[in-house]
Amino acid sequence: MAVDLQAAGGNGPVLSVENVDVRFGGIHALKGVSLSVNTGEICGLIGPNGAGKTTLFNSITRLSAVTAGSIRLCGRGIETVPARQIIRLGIARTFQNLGIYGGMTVLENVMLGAHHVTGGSFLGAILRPGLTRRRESEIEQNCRAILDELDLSGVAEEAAGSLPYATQKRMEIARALASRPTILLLDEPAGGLTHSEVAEFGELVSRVRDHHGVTIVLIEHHMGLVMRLCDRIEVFHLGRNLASGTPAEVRANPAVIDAYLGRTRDNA
Ligand SMILES: Nc1ncnc2c1ncn2[C@@H]1O[C@H](COP(=O)(O)OP(=O)(O)OP(=O)(O)O)[C@@H](O)[C@H]1O
Repeated sequence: MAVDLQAAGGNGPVLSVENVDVRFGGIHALKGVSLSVNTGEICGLIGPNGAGKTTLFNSITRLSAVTAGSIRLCGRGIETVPARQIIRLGIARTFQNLGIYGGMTVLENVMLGAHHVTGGSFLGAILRPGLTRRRESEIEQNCRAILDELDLSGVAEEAAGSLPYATQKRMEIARALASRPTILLLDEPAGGLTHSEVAEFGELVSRVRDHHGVTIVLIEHHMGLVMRLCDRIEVFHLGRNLASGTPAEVRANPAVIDAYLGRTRDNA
């Protein structure tokens, strides 16, 4: 039940964040932050620790309340949508720390992603067992196809917790895809991966964008990956937008270089 791009306003940005403020008591974590992401783009979100990147993801997925500004998905304001409904609108997310169910199989973990969207109830399963079985079978088929695409078929029946870290990371992407998202938010997906795993992971993300037509926003500290993978990069610093542009533009931006070296233009 992801938002229909055409019905929702055609070719405008998939995600539009305007002048968003977030406060945690006395901490002003986001100060008038804006971000616009177009269909099919891979947009990188970078910035030093504490810049507000994860807080922005939390605001988009409604885990953090926005105190000012607007967040729109395909033109529709989502600032008041309950967090549990966000995935049904077409926003899927992975977290910095793996959010997997280690005792469940890989297939079961991935099917959970689909169930978040399709719902279904205990009563419905009792009253319409045939329909429920058919729906389950369709979900399983779709999830097995995603596992196949992400080279995870061979571990579909294994307990997720027993797998290498890089495989678990891939499984998280598979689970997010099972919800058929319009936009995928990846929070430090390459964290903890080895050099060669990072390269493989980058190829996977690129493939996922191409095959699923999904728009991707990626928070990442691994600069090599960000520069290779992203069409556009948005730089945050101290809760504000610092710079925006292509990887080449951002890499050459003196304000960005200063922020990463610990000086800002304001206090240099
Ligand atoms: N739930 C919270 N309560 C209080 N302060 C918070 C909370 N979440 C984030 N903050 C603060 O908001 C600021 C931005 O944090 P955030 O985690 O968004 O930064 P980040 O750019 O994602 O950093 P990192 O790259 O280290 O993950 C920090 O000062 C952080 O301590």
